[in-house]
Amino acid sequence: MTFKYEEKILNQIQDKLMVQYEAVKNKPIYYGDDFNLQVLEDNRKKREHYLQKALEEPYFGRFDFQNFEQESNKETYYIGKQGINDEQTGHLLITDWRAPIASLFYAFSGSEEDVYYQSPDGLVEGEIHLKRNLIIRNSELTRSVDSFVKGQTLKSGGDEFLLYKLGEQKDNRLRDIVATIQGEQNNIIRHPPHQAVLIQGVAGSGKTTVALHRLAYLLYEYRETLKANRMIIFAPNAVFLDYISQVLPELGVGDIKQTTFADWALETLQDPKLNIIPLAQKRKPFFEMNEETKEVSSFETDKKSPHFKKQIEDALDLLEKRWIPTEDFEAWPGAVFPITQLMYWFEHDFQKDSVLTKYERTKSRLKRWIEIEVKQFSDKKEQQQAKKDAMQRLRSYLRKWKKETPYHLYVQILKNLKFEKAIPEKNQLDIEDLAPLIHIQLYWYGIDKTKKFDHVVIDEAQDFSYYQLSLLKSLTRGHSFTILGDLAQGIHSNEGIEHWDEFISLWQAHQCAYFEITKSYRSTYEIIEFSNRILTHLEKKPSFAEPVFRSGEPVQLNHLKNEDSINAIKNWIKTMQSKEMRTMAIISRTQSDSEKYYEQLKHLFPKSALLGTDDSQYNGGISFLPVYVSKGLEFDAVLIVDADQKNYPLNPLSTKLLYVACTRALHHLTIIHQDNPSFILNDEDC
Ligand SMILES: Nc1ncnc2c1ncn2[C@@H]1O[C@H](COP(=O)(O)OP(=O)(O)OP(=O)(O)O)[C@@H](O)[C@H]1O
Repeated sequence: MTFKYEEKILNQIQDKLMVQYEAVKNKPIYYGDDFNLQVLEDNRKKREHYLQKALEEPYFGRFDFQNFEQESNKETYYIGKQGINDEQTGHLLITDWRAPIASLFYAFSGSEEDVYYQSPDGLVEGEIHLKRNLIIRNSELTRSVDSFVKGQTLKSGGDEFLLYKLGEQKDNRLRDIVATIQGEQNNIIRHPPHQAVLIQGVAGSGKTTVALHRLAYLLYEYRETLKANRMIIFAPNAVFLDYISQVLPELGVGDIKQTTFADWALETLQDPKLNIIPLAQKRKPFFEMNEETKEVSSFETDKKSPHFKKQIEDALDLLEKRWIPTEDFEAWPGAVFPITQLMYWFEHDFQKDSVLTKYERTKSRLKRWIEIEVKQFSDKKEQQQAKKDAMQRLRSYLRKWKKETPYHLYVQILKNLKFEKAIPEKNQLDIEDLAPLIHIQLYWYGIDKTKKFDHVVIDEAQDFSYYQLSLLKSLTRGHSFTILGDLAQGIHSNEGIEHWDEFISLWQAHQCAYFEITKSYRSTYEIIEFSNRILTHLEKKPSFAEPVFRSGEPVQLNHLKNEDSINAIKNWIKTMQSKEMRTMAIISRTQSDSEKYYEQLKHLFPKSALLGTDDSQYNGGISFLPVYVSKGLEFDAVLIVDADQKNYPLNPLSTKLLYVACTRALHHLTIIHQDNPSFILNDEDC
């Protein structure tokens, strides 16, 4: 009955959408040069595109709401990715998921009696009568699930639809979750942009997904002030960027730059001579060695610290003082511009300017002063000669004020600080050199204020440093950040932070909001429980993930005894293929192990791929990859190979690596070992 009714409504809405679509499609296309008409044509194309999308999947949910202030009966709202009005009546046909009233759909858990939302005219109170999820595929209604009906107790407790969605197999891209955003996620997505939002979330809690939905929300709700082309997303590597690349277009958002800190920094420095040591090359030795033998240069650690930032700042200040003139400027005998006046400009008029701007402003003011001074000569020729001589003197007066590249200034500063060992060799930079270089660039050359970011997202922020973040803060309007990560996955701890306070300290209490999410949506109950037990081996216990109750197969921990690994991997892939798993990962401890297994098995599975830090694409299917590359990704089924004690000795790095590896699995997790399994894999109850 319900299904039939919803099918009827769908047909009615689709008929109306079709009329709008045909009208837009049949408008003559504009090919001319007139800018205003080109903008109109652009808008027409966009509208045609989203009406076409809306015809395929106009909405995904419905709720019935009784507004206490209105006498009329309850109203029905259908929620979709784009809001669409009925052109004949002017009434809302489909409510945009980002609209204030749509927040009722997400925030309502079924237990509240009265609900409210913040409308532009103030708080609106009322009650929900019905909350329904609908799946429409290729314009056909395929599923209708009620998670709340007033006066009825539902057998599923309201979670049926979420569990159905989580149980689906995934392809090679992260997807939008507009149909099933949960209450706590909704709060983060809709948090106003005047505060920096920091999110500590367990593996699989939807941090990345939430951050991307937040961008779509901010662009909708604050469209007058925030622009997509002034937003930026920082993610750890190109594979990850490729993996998340579909979510924003699915949400109808384009134009947001998505990059890594290293790529952005190199682009900003605009020095073609500079190169960065590839992350794979840099991180490989770190991950391929045991922690005991690993040596992290003290300079690497220093270069990301607040202390190093202060040293660079003081050094820049000193260089500036040394290079700016300290004597009066004499244009010709008797025409003296006093240094005291110049110092006054520096301390007052130019105080907030970069060194280069100070130079340019000093030069142009002194030129103007010369223009005035030469007027004391009545003879034109004398005037011209005096001006020529004065300009010559001005050039040599300002010569000390060097126009060096940030790299040369950096080398100079490191020398002055007696950190010769920390000087990057021949323009070959480490990731830690980028923050000081950007710092120098900003101090010396400044930034065009119109290029400041409207909003910055930092994913896997536990691997970011205080220094990097503090620089981005100076490049961002207000405090408009979304910073997300998980300290338990901080496997690059030599690059990142140990505690969120390191970032929070950058803001005053009222300028930032901190959220913790512990519910995990990615994996089955069994995988989450297993992964949580791994974390008990950390001295500083993090928050454990709370599973959404989606049960699956037990985690397999297999001792190979007489079977070799190659055979075991082959059999595992075949079994998973028979279970119709679409994405599979064979995760090893090191890149060379992944290469070894891939090389021996690729003839059997020609569509499989080897993934490394410097790869830029993830195509789904079967992937062979080292654990540190798997961070941020997810797979239907995961096989962790060589989980032996010697590969994962009991220490924080191995614990976090195994935690990351296990939490990549959505539905199925198998772990194999040849000799003694790692102590970290507490196999009780599995
Ligand atoms: N409300 C939700 N409804 C449906 N799926 C969800 C929801 N929240 C998260 N997910 C799913 O959970 C998985 C994990 O999401 P995501 O990758 O954003 O988490 P994460 O916290 O960034 O993970 P990690 O830190 O482990 O990389 C994804 O498949 C995502 O689609």
